[in-house]
Amino acid sequence: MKPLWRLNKYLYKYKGLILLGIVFTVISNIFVIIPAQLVRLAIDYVVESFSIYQPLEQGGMGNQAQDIFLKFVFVFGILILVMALLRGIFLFFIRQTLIIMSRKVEYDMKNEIYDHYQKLPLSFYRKNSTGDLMARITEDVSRVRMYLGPAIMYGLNLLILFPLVISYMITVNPMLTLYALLPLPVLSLSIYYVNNMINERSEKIQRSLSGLSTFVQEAFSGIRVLKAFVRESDSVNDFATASEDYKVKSIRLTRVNALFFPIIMALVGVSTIITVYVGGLQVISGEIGYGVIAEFILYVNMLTWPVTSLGWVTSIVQRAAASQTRINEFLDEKNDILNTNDIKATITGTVEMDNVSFIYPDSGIQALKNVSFKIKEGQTLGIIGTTGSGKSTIANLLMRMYDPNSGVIKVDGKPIDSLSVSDLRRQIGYVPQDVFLFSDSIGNNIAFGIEESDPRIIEQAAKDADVYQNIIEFPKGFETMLGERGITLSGGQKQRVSIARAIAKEPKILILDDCLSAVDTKTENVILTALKNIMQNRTSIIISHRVSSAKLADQIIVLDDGRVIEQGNHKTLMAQKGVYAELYEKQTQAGESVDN
Ligand SMILES: Nc1ncnc2c1ncn2[C@@H]1O[C@H](COP(=O)(O)OP(=O)(O)OP(=O)(O)O)[C@@H](O)[C@H]1O
Repeated sequence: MKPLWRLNKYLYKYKGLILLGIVFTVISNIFVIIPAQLVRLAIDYVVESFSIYQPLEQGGMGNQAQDIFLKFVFVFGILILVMALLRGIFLFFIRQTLIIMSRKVEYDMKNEIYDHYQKLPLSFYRKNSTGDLMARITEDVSRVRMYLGPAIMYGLNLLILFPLVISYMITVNPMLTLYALLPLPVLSLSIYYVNNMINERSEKIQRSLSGLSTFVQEAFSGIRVLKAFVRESDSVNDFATASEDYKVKSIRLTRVNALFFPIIMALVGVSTIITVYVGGLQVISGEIGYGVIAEFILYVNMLTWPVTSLGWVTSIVQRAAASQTRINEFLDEKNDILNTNDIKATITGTVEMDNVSFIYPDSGIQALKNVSFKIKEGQTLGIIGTTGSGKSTIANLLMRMYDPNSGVIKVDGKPIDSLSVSDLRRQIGYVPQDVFLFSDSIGNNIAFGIEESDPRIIEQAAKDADVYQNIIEFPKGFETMLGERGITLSGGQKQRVSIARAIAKEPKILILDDCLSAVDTKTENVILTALKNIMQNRTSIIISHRVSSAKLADQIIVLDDGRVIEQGNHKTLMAQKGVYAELYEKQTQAGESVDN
């Protein structure tokens, strides 16, 4: 239960709706009890009237007596109908307050969780799978809503109806009350166990279903590989096996589900039989009238659903508590990228790393070892190195996706952690290695980082990234939709749209992380020359495998296994005849042989 306390702030926020819900529950229950009493009165009246009817009939007043008798029965009937109608109206109001309250909290919770997710660092996303993140904001929140809505509604109903009905039953006949209620605790316990079994099996089905959807999703996204490797029949067999598992689990659930109503019916039946038997004995001994038996049968039926719901509510609350624990786990995650000072300043662009070492917290891999370099504003730094040498890690640290374990990173001479993170990121244009574009128009993708989108800026960015011509050749130009239901750009086009997105925000520091790998050297030259113009007086960092990308940089560092092994410009590095020179020779030779 303790994890659910976190929801109290929401219950407090919507206290008005809850209070109204309680009032409506009390009123609706009053309209449940009164008809039962009316039924008792009506039956007792019928029995009594019947005993005096015969003498009256013999006295010639039969017709008059019959008229009065029918009138009374008719009035009782109408009254019972009116009560049922009023009860229905108040039940509607209960749902309009309590269930609506739960929907409002669900909405608030989803927003709170999403907002918190957005604040968490990249390391959090590395530790937790996307499926898990999605499950907590959808399925877990839904389970918690079941507690806030139906569980609170039925719980309140139980708390109000029970004392009302039972105290009334006791005043009518304590002995009969005891006998009539005897089977109800058994009903509640059985429903609790059956419900737990249902939940357990439903969860297994859910897992089986999500496994099935992941399988299908992967098969469809990898359909090209699947077909190319002629694995269709294997895929069909695997699917059949996964579906079989789902079928078996569904059948097991149906078996338990089938127990739910028979158990209720059987135990209510037992209650009714006991009431009729014990009540009958009391009628024979003249302690009560026939009407009491009918009234008690109605009470037993009235209590059936609340008692059933006790078992059901308990299991909902348990599930909600488990879900809320999972939600709290993420809500308690803290952002560890903190600012010592929240300096917000326009960056001029001097970037410096001093003896920086970094170990990825999740994998324990040391990606950087004592890396040092300095670039002044307006300069270009080229970072070259083999795969896994730590190039992208430098970009990650400059963007403050992670903080280094030791050493200092400075921007404009100030330690990077003294600057406001969002302000820093806003002034950096980052083109990641693995291009990600949103399912939106090309224009909106390019304008992603700018506050006020301006078509001229978007077009200019597209021209500088050498993708303008491609875009306007699409029938819808910049309005062309990307993503699943849109068109598919080629690898090189995607990279260039991603570059356009970074330069459209006119960054003070531009980081290109191996983002020219899918374009030919001619396009690479066009883009680099354009960048040289637009990045005048601003800093560029170009990470690449290809020497051709870094060659024009003012300063080049060569990384190997997280260490800087060579540093200089193209000329000095060529003169050193080290790794860089060797790489240059190899790559230019390969380029020539391809060109030939
Ligand atoms: N998010 C991460 N979590 C854990 N380890 C990581 C992470 N990213 C990279 N690494 C590891 O850190 C090392 C350096 O990776 P990095 O991505 O910086 O290399 P890179 O030089 O950019 O390589 P490539 O040219 O192939 O992109 C690698 O051994 C890699 O496995």
